Amino acid sequence: MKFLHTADQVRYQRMTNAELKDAFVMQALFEPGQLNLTYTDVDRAIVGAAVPLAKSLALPTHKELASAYFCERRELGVINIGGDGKVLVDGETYAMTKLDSLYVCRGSKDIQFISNDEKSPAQFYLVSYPAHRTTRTQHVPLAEANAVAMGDQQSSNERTIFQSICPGIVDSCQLVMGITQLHNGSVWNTKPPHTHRRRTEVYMYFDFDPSQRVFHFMGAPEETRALTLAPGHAIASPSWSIHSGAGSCSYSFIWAMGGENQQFDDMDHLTMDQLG
Ligand SMILES: O=C(O)C(=O)C[C@H](O)C(=O)CO
Ligand SMILES: [Zn+2]
Repeated sequence: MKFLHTADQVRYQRMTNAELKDAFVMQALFEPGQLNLTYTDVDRAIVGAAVPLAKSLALPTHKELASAYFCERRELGVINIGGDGKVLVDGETYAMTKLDSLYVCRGSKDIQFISNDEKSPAQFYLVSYPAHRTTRTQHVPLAEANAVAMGDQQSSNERTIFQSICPGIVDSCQLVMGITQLHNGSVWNTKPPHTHRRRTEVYMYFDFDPSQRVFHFMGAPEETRALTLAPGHAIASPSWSIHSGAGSCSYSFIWAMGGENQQFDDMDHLTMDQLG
């Protein structure tokens, strides 16, 4: 397991782009045949990916968790961004087509990731937070997520936010997770931007050509920085940081939050002219 130690609100201002990427971005998550995990210091989120080929991949525990199994004290959100696959949780099989979500509750012992076809492998994106109670594991197909229309074409930010692991759909502890799809020709996400002191957030961009980039804006509102992210890159957003992006093309991303509350709309909104 890797570790991500983010920089604080003062130190990030003096950092180069390369240093900012080292401190906030997780780059090599999706690797064929591998299960990769990074333990972050934003609300102890563990961010990772599993790309099984011919063999299934099991979610291991780690020395640093000091637990008998990964989900002994943790909950896990899984979203498949690749080919069809399955997740096995304690012997129960959940079929996962592209953009399906799975919430795995605290106490789940044996978690296995499987691709139906190794030539078009499933790509499971994983986010986990500490959980204080045991609820129930639940599969959420994209069609069962709350679909919220946002933005408009004139502002280049027409997009649909799919809230799949959220109150009203899944009884989770901290985790709130879903997918935002930019409509064709729109490039801006989270415009206007916001912060939320109550929660930290992780964005993972995908579904665009590897030759293109999303310019992700981070930092305190009055002192923003832009980092160029490729498909499959995830970025941690501390509670003091905005998190917004403009792509060189349309794209999708998965957002995941943990912290004090689970209210999606609890945001401190900003206007574009407040950004420095
Ligand atoms: O495009 C958007 O707007 C988002 O997807 C917003 C994120 O979901 C978010 O930052 C929630 O706090
Ligand atoms: Zn947010």
